[in-house]
Amino acid sequence: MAACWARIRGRLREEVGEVEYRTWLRQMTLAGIDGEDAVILLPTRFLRDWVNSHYGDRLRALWQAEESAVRRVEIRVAQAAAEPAMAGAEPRVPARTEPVGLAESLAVRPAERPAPEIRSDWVVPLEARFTFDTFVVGKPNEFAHACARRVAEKPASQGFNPLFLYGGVGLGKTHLMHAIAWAIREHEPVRTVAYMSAEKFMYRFIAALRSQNTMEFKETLRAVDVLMIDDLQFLIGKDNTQEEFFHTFNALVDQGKQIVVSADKSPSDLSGIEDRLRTRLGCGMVADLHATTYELRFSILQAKAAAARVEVPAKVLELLASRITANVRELEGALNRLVAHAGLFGRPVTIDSAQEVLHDVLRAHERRVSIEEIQRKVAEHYNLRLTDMVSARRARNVARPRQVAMYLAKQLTQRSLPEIGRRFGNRDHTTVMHAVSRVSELMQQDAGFAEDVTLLRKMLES
Ligand SMILES: Nc1ncnc2c1ncn2[C@@H]1O[C@H](COP(=O)(O)OP(=O)(O)OP(=O)(O)O)[C@@H](O)[C@H]1O
Repeated sequence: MAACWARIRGRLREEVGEVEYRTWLRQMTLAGIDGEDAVILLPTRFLRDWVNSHYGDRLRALWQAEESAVRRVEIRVAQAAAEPAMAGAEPRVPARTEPVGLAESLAVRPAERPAPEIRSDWVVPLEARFTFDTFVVGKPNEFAHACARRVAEKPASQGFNPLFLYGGVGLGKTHLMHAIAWAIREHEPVRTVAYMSAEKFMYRFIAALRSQNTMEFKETLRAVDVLMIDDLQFLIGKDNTQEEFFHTFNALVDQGKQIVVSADKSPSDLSGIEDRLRTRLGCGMVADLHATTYELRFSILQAKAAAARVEVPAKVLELLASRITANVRELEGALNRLVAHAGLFGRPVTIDSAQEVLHDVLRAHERRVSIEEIQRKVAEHYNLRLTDMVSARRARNVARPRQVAMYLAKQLTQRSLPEIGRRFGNRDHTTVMHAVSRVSELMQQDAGFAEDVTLLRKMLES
């Protein structure tokens, strides 16, 4: 029956399209077959009425095509899982609420006692944007991405259980976890996937302790097929919750269920997490999301601008990618501001508007490059000695790179012209002024030279 239901949902999804499906139909669960009726549950009356009037006939036709014994489709409102029905007065059709943010469980549970379902308030809704399609892959995240794909395709496969994703703030851990959940939901809707933050796990556990209902807590979590816990570092120092998580973890892995965990550090660096749990966490696949590179940041911005259908000049993307380096979330926020501003005033995004709209962000991310750093990089690039930057030599092959270094010092530091002059072998400020205008001129005239200077600038800024 579960397979029929999966096919019916798949057909409907194809017919109505993703947006419509997610809006109205995603929360349907099959309660069971009652005589000639297929009984479907939805969490609210509103949804029930809507689905009934808009898709009722189609659901019936699809059911009949799959299973001729089914004559009717009855759509009911699910009871809350904690209501008396769960406690004992067992209904013919087990009642449940739809787990928001979970792969819909299709399981028509064995007769005696329905396994507890995860309630919607236990989990965090999945973010629609966080799919594999929208995740931009580059060197720093390709391994983590490949592992996530692998787990999504074959949950609980040897060597990938648990999957431990770690990395700094805003580098895509949550995005990858949600992507795994969406992919499993899509391809294997019979599996239940529970995604929650470690914080939520703890609060649920405390609530269970308080209401003396830890049994339900344990049973519920142990009935899922894939358990994902985000930001595990939250459990540092919370020994009782760690202990509970340790037992849940073992029970699930023993049953061949998949665990995915994220944290800001690797298992071995998570001090404050009990040794035995750290050991368990590290014994599957550990994948690191490294800090982004300029190229990855640029590609992410390009993809996000395309998704927003807004034309953003490459120069603006370059500016953002070179300035906002630590965190993709901030990078995204800056782009969103630009896009919103452009939309609001009906003006195109330009380098000037970007500098104006984002002046606070750009100032905050001004990278403090030292003059010495500039001199070293430029000398290295043109194969000179560092001392050539401050020497009196006037040969073109030395003087031109020195001018480039002065130009970059003017662009990338807050130093005054006299100060820059002093740092370049006690030269006069007019020499620096001349260098700045000469380099700007040459950049206009010679594309190769301009490329060189731009590259140096990027290297210094990233
Ligand atoms: N490679 C990527 N491609 C596209 N978007 C990305 C990528 N990496 C991160 N993002 C985006 O950056 C934002 C932050 O990502 P996410 O929330 O997954 O970070 P996180 O590592 O879980 O952060 P935290 O440590 O704060 O929990 C999200 O909007 C996400 O879509």
